[in-house]
Amino acid sequence: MEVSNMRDGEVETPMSFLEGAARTFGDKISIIYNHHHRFSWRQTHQRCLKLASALAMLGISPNDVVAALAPNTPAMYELHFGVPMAGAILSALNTKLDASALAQILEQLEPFKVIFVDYQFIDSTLKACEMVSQKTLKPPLIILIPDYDQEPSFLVPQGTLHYNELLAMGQEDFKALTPSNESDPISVNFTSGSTGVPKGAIYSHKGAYLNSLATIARFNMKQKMPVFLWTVDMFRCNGWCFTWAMAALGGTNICLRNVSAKGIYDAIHLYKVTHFCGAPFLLDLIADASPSDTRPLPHAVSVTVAGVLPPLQVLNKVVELGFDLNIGYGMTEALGPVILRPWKPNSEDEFTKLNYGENSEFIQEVDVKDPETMKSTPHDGKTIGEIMFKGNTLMVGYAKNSQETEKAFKGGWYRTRDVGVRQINGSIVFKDRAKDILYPKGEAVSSIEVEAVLLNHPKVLKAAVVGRYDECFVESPFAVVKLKDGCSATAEDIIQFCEDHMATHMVPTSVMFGDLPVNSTGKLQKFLIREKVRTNKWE
Ligand SMILES: Nc1ncnc2c1ncn2[C@@H]1O[C@H](COP(=O)(O)OP(=O)(O)OP(=O)(O)O)[C@@H](O)[C@H]1O
Repeated sequence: MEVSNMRDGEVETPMSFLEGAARTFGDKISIIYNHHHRFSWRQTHQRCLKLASALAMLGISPNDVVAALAPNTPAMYELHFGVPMAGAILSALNTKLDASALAQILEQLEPFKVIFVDYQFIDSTLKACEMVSQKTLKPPLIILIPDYDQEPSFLVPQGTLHYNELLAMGQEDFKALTPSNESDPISVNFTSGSTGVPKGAIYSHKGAYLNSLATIARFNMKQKMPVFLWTVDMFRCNGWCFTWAMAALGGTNICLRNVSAKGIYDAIHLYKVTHFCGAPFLLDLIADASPSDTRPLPHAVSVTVAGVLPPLQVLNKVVELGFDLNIGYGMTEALGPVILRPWKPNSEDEFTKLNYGENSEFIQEVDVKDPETMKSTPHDGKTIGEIMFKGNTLMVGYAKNSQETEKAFKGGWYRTRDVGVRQINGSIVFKDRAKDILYPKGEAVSSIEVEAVLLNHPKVLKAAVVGRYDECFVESPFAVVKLKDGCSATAEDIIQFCEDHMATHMVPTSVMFGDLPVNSTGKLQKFLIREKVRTNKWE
């Protein structure tokens, strides 16, 4: 990557948002953490410049990858600016991974010289680095991020540098490096690993810049100064690009190490939180919160989730509690949710959960296409096609995986590998991942739709549906169900429930009970379930 020290204003990069925030909102609070740790936008800007300067002193040069493993703390926020200001590429890693899964990811990032690690994750990082170095990795320098309320010296293992020591080395008058080309990489974000090993999606400065602005528009954040509660992981698409969008707005970031219903309600009341978002488990947290943790909302609060949604009762409960609920559809490769729509309460229809409205997308083109002919599918509510995107707010490719990159952009569109249909009014209904669609008796069945019905059974906690082939290669739906604690049910009970609530060809022909494999973000790993079914491990 070529870089120049000259800010000529022509390169679109989210780094310019932080400069703007320091200029325009210098004294305004940028970050609050654990109540008493507060920074202004001017301070955040200065700290990021020092961070960039210190990284340059450590020998980090343009195009180097800097990894980070930390929850949503101020340091993690600062890394989103400080690393690219040194011309380097930030890879924020999933804190929920165990050492061997982390090692798989580190191998994909190799070579990298520096990894920032929150004190909570130091053991798994050391183990992962050791696993990789046995193969190839030259051990990276570990920079330890302490908790803000703990004695640093107590925590620093030998051979590591302390985050605050690093900042102290840096110069505030450092001139941030700007990429000479806006397509240069700013970050690498890993997918969730629902269908296999996570893939590293590379974001460009331009994509990050445009998607941050798109995020502001999609989430209607311009009307009043947002106070954003960090419930979405910053390692997830750089916090759905809110890391950068919040600087563009000069809003306030409320950092949270751990997410809980109490933490959410407390922050809403203490700091007047206006927005928060993340995976759908947030809705279960709110809906299941004990009455002592919940309180009437003092003002409008928007919550947005993206991913396979919980049952309708949960969505409706969250709305009853007063939240403005939005649901989103997107993925790591598209820098987060692309299509967003408000949830209308008291819907009786599971189908409406999957209907993403009439193209409310911003910047990107969205279409449903026949993957072979690339023709748009008719707006008839039944022809299944692949959901595809086009635009400047997509990844530039996968790290070290040109074959997958080529496949992903075949035909000039980003292929989501998700399938959907177009309604007569043009709205897109998400059906399923292409791999997970079943064809019993030749008719397409969405595994997600069958699972949604199963989750409405009062005794079912979790459910997964995959296809099973008989000796004549005829596919039929096979359900694996985990019951709620203390509940019992037979396969016949479950099948009867399905017969009462869905079309005959969708009804599972077999039901098994047991635990379901999920990835680090709680998503079902159907490839593992299919394998178990194929090898008759459930019986
Ligand atoms: N609202 C939604 N409802 C149902 N599924 C969704 C929704 N939004 C996103 N998804 C699913 O999540 C996927 C994106 O998730 P993510 O980028 O985290 O990686 P992943 O596909 O889970 O993991 P991997 O690519 O490693 O297998 C989408 O392609 C889609 O299948």
